[in-house]
Amino acid sequence: MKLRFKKWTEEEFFQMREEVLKGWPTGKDVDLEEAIKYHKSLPESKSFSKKLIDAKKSGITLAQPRAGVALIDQHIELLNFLDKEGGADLLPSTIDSYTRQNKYENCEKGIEESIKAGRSLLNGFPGVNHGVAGCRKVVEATSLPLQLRHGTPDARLLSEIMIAAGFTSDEGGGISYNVPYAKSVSLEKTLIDWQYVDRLVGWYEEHGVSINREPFGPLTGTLVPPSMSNAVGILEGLMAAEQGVKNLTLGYGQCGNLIQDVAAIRALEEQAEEYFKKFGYNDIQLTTVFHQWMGGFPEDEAKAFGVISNGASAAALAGATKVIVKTPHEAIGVPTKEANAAGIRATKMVLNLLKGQKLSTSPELEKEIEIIKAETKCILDKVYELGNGDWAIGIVKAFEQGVLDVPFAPSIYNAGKMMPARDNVGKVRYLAVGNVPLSKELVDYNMAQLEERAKFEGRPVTFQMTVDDIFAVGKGTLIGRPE
Ligand SMILES: CCC[C@H]1O[C@@H](n2cnc3c(N)ncnc32)[C@H](O)[C@@H]1O
Repeated sequence: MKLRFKKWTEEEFFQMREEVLKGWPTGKDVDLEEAIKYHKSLPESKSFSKKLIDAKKSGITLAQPRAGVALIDQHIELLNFLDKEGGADLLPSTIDSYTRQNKYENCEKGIEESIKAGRSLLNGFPGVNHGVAGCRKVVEATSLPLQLRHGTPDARLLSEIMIAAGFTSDEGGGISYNVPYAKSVSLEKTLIDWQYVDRLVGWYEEHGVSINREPFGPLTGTLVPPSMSNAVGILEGLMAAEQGVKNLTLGYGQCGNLIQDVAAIRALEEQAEEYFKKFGYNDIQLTTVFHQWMGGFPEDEAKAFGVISNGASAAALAGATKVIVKTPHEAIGVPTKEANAAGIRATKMVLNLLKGQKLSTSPELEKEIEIIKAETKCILDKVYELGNGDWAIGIVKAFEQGVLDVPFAPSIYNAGKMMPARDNVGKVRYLAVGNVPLSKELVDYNMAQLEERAKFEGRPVTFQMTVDDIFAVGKGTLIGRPE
């Protein structure tokens, strides 16, 4: 399959599909006609797409945790606990790391050992190994819409199985589940593999079943300038729309300055709508998701609740359709169900207190929206030019040249030349642009903001600011002031 920005024909899709379903024995149980019938038999209350659209219409922010354990019964118990005790509005199934690397043999062992040990020895739910029947038990035993959340460069088989089982949303994308998650998987490969997933969703849509797609907004979750994550989100949105995806949630990871975070969500939604319209995708149902702080967390649980609540309020004030919830065990590891539920309750408390409130506009907010949109436009214009009108080709070339450049990404295909740092009010700025094609005016604007911090701190604008910022929140502040 040659990479190009074009909707796959059914023949192209079904030809690759034969190979995909051979990836593990459970692939043979996927029957698309049966799956369509099953989805149509589900109550509307199980539809991710519908719940998101309703939330957007009524202007509320939904709360969704992450959660996943090895064995089906424990996973069901966990999800129902998060629903009943946590008050979750939407449910995940966070997939384990072996599945994310397509190491299904290891999952098999992990399942056996978890049964012996009586507890989960995998860090998530091994959906491929459980197969359609196993995943369907989860769908049948829970009462909220379900989404698979993972970090899988090649999620073709995983998506086939879990969507056929009745999951109605799938997270990820050819950039956002490669560059922050893999070391040496080419962009061509993951862009094609995620075109497959999007074409599968397009096939469900064409047969009357709406499946939500959610590119992974935060990327490395470490000081990613909002315009870089918004550019990636819009690109993955365009890639999905071309394959027939209709219900799309674009995401953003909290950076910490409230005005910038609200501006980022507003800019993301507005600019994505502009690009969908401009390129002829007029029937996209677009929603947004705000990820609570994705960086280092304090170990102290009371402080962790402070970070969680702060993220909840930013999501509400930004008017995001959904907020992804953290837990007070974030600094430790996979949370207990009790800690996970507590994170959701804290979040829902804040969402309820702020219901109906949105951050009103101000010169500072308008300026930040303008800056983010202008920076994003510089990046997207260049991607389009590099691809000579083909977004997919443009993405590959943009990474080769560092036009798209995600800070602290492990991928060897990521230039890693651009460096961010916070300005004196904590907004994330471009400290070194690398080859990110910002206009001179925008480069100067970023530098001027950083100079204000330098003056305040009595030190030059330096990479040390970046390092100090990376550790700051874990140490209890937003900006990494010199000691
Ligand atoms: C982008 C994903 C990182 C976040 O994903 C959480 N995460 C990972 N695996 C699980 C799991 N099995 N249950 C609950 N949360 C989980 C981490 O804590 C982190 O916040």
